[in-house]
Amino acid sequence: MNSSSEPTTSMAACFPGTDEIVWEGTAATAADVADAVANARSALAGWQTTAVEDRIAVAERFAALATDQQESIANQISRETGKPKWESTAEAKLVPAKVKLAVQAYCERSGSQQIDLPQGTGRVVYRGVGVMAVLGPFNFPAHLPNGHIVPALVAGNTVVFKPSEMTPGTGELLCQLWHKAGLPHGVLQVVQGDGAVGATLVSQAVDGVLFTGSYAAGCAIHRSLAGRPEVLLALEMGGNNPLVVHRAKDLDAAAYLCAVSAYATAGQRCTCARRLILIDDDDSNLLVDRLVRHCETLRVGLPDDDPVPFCGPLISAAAADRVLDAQASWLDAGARVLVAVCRDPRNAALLRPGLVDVTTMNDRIDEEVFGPLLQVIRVVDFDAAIGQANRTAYGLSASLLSDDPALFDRFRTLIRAGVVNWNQPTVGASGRLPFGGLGASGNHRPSGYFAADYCSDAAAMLESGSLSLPATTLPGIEVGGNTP
Ligand SMILES: NC(=O)c1ccc[n+]([C@@H]2O[C@H](COP(=O)([O-])OP(=O)(O)OC[C@H]3O[C@@H](n4cnc5c(N)ncnc54)[C@H](O)[C@@H]3O)[C@@H](O)[C@H]2O)c1
Ligand SMILES: O=CCC[C@H](NC(=O)CCC(=O)O)C(=O)O
Repeated sequence: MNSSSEPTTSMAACFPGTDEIVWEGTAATAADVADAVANARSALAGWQTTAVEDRIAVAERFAALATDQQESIANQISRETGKPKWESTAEAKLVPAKVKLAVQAYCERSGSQQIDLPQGTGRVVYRGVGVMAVLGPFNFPAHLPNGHIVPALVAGNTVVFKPSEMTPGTGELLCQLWHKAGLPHGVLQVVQGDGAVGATLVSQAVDGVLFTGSYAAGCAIHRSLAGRPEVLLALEMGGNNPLVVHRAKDLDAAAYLCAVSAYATAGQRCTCARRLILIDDDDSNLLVDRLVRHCETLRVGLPDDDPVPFCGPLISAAAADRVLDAQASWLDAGARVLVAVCRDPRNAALLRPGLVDVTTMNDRIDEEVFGPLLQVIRVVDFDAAIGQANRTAYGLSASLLSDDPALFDRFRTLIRAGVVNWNQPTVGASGRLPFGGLGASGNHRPSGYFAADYCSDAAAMLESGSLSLPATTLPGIEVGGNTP
C-alpha cells in the first residue's frame, strides 16, 4: 500500500520471447501519477525562469553523461527489446546527439524576434507550454521519448514521462542521467505502468501530451481529451508505408534498400515499408528474386550472437503471433507467399522475414502489421503505383527507388506522406528534418527537428519602455477626467 492506501501493483519487463526478468518495479497508482503532476506544476515557475543558457547547460551535462553511459543505455535497450548490440548502440548514440539538434532547433525556431511597430516594439517570445506528459513506445525506448523530452525541457516545460511498459528500465535510466546532470527536483519525473497508467496521466491537469505509439492508443488519448481544447496534443502514430520501385538500374541496390526498409528493427519501425509496389515488368521479377534471396539469407538472432544478426526478436511472442496471424489471414484471402514469415525455433519472439504477394487478394485491409512482413503489389503503370501507394488512411513515410527524376517529381507532388524519400529507404529519417505523418499517422504536429514548435507557445508582446499618452486619443473618453 502507498500513502493513499491504494494497492500497489508490481511490474516486470522480460527479455522478448522468454520469462527472463530484466526489470522489476512498481506501477504508479493514480495517486502517484497525481503527485508527479503536482510536483511538475510546483517546479514549473522555477524552471521557466531559469535562463535558457542554464537549461541548455543541464541538457549538455545530460548529453555528456549519456555519452559516458552509452554502453549501459545500449545494454538496457537490448535487454528489454532484444535489439542486436550494433542497433542498440546506434540508438544510444542518438540520445546525446538529440541534445545538440534540439538546442539548435530551439535557437533557430524559437528565438525571440523583434519588429518596430507604430505603437512601440513588437516582440514574438516563445515560452514553454507548461507541464507535459510524454508517452513513449517500446521500439525506440530511448531515442523517441528523448525526442520529446529534450526539446520540452530546453523550452522550459516540466515533464512527467511514462515509458512503454515493455521498456521501463530504459526510461528509468534516462531519467537518472537527467537527475545526475543537475535537473532540479520535479522538472522531470518518470511514472511506470501500462496504457491505463498512461490514460490516468492524460486525465490529469497537464498542459500538453506528447505521444509516440500506435494509432489505437493515439485515438484513445484524442478521445479522452475531447472537451479540453487547452491541452496541446502531439500524436506520432503508425504507418502503412509504400515503397515504389520503377526504372531502377541497379537492382542489387534496390533490393538492398527494400530489405532495409521492410526488415530494419525486425519490421518494428513506424517508418518500415509495408507495401512494395511494382510495375509489372521483367525488372520487377528480377527485383523480387533478389528480395527473396535477402529473406532467405538475412541473419536473425539474439543480441550477443556471433556473427551479428541484422534482426533481433520482436518485442514479445504475442507480437510475433500477430504477424503470423496477419500472414495466415492474407493467405486465406488469396495472397501468394513468396517467402513465409516464420518463427525461429530459438526464441518465441524471433521471426524470419516474409514476403507475400497480395496483388490478387480480396479486400486488402489497410493495417499496420508491426513486424518483418512485406506485401508485394503489382500494378500496370506508374500512375497506378501512386494510386496504390496512397490507398491508405495513414501517411507516414514513402519512398521511390528510380533513376528517373521525372518520376520523383510526380511522386513527391502526389504522394500523401510526411516523409518522402528518393533512392533512400523508408526508414532512417534525419533528426535535422521534421518527422511526422499525415492522416492516421499524426495530427499535424511533426516531431524531429520541428519538436521545438510544439514545445513552445508563441506570445505576442507590444512593449513601450515609457508610459505616456498616445499622440491621438480615442473619441468619447476624457483625458485627465479623473483628475481632482
Ligand atoms: N510516428 C512515430 O514517430 C512512431 C515512432 C515509433 C513508433 N510508432 C508507432 O508505435 C507503435 C508501436 O509502439 P507501442 O506498441 O509501444 O505503441 P502503444 O500505442 O501500444 O504504446 C505507446 C505508449 O502509449 C501508452 N498507452 C497505451 N494506451 C494508452 C492510452 N489509452 N492512454 C495513454 N497512454 C496509452 C503505452 O503504455 C505506451 O507508453 C506502432 O504503431 C508504431 O508505428 C510511431
Ligand atoms: O519507429 C519510428 C521511428 C523511426 C526512425 N525515425 C526517427 O529517428 C525520426 C528522427 C528523429 O526524431 O530524430 C526512422 O525513421 O527510422
